[in-house]
Amino acid sequence: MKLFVDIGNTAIKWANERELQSKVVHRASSHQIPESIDRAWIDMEVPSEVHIASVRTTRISQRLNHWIAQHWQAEVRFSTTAQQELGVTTGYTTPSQLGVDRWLALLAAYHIGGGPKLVVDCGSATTVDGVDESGRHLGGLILPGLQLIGKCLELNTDLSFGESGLNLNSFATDTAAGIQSGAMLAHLCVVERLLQDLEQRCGKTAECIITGGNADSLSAHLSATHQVIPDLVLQGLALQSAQAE
Ligand SMILES: Nc1ncnc2c1ncn2[C@@H]1O[C@H](COP(=O)(O)OP(=O)(O)OP(=O)(O)O)[C@@H](O)[C@H]1O
Ligand SMILES: CC(C)(CO)[C@@H](O)C(=O)NCCC(=O)O
Ligand SMILES: [K+]
Repeated sequence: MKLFVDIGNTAIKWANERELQSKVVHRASSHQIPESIDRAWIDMEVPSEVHIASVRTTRISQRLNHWIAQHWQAEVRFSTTAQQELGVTTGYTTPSQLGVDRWLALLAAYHIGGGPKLVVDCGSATTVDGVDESGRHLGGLILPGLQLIGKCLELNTDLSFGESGLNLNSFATDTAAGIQSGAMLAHLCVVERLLQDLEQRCGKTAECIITGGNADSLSAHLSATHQVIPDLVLQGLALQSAQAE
């Protein structure tokens, strides 16, 4: 049994092959690995292979690796970005610089079939990547995620504000709403603009796919046609691991 693991800046998400097929994904904080996963992983069906995508430091990967070695006799593989893989060619000048989560999401999105794809990953950071019909990754953008925009303001100004509802209001009438609506509208404008640019570059309609912990929030406000696929990075890991066999 293969276990797929996605370590992001906020959360660690995992699913085994069977769970991934039935869309079951587990989640814990990525700040205290391995303590944060210890309880859930102790009772898990023992995997024979563990495929890991991490955008965190090697120290965090080593701690997870150590936990696995102590508990299981599993083969551990850390996923990396490639120049070309599964029909997709990176647009990055230095392929290894592209986050492995972005690469895996692109691989999975491209394999859904059809025309050009805009892949939006709304996590701690938000990334937006374009891939054309022939599998050529055009490149993409990185912005602070929906919550991080507020945190950046809190850290670098003397502003203090609480939570606000998720209502989008272009002319907000309190601080929290102004910041949250600003963050959401910035996201919406970037996605809509990149979708337009991608369609113009490809000369045809592109499909927008949204993933990440904040996918549903963005989806609720995005008027462009799109689909939400919460486990896109794990699906990319599954594709990559199948190819390696
Ligand atoms: N069950 C949940 N627990 C905590 N946060 C959640 C949950 N569901 C959605 N979220 C949202 O997900 C966001 C984090 O997204 P995600 O899970 O994609 O994180 P991440 O893996 O750290 O992101 P990144 O890959 O950018 O580092 C949080 O800011 C939070 O708003
Ligand atoms: C941008 C994040 C943090 C999003 O999770 C990740 O993909 C990453 O660390 N990327 C490396 C930089 C890049 O993709 O250009
Ligand atoms: K991510």
